[in-house]
Amino acid sequence: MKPAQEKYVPTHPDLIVEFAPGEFSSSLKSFKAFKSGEVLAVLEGLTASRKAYTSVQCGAGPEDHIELNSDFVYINHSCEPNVAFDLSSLDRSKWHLRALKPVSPGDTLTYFYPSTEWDMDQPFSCECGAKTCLGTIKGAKYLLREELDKRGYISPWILALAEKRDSSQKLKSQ
Ligand SMILES: C[S@@+](CC[C@H](N)C(=O)[O-])C[C@H]1O[C@@H](n2cnc3c(N)ncnc32)[C@H](O)[C@@H]1O
Repeated sequence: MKPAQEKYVPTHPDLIVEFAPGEFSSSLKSFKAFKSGEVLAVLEGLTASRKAYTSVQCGAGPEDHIELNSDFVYINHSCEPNVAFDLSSLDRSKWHLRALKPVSPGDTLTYFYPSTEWDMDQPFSCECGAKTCLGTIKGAKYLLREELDKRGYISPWILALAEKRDSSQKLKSQ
């Protein structure tokens, strides 16, 4: 679920949704500088959900998805992201959004969707404009391990699923 533009109240200080015409054209901007590695926020108000274009995968299983229930749902994908969702801790109260590189006031926040998503509900043609743009974004399942390794942070379940895929492909080819 996405917070709607009508009666919009930001859910996090220093961050604001930039609403744009079109169903999927809005984004989340920071007013504040963050250092690389700095935690922008601990994730609160999460709920379990089915896989959807708004959900974030939080484990290897098909049922492991959460809804963010905050402005963070407006963080777009980039192939060269500036933040990452780190949901790797067994203690869910430690799940957070972290800067992968310095964020300046006015920067749009982006994360690498395949860092959490194995097989996405809603693939799209990426408009991030980065040099290393991968084109169609469908999830980590469709990406080579070396492509994943370039993106700053990849969730442990995605690395484990990629490892499993690659070793079964290797066995088949022997
Ligand atoms: C959870 S929404 C993110 C917020 C979205 N921009 C909005 O206004 O609702 C995810 C959707 O945004 C769009 N999106 C996100 N990153 C994109 C990108 N780099 N290029 C094109 N579309 C993108 C896609 O339609 C994707 O399914």
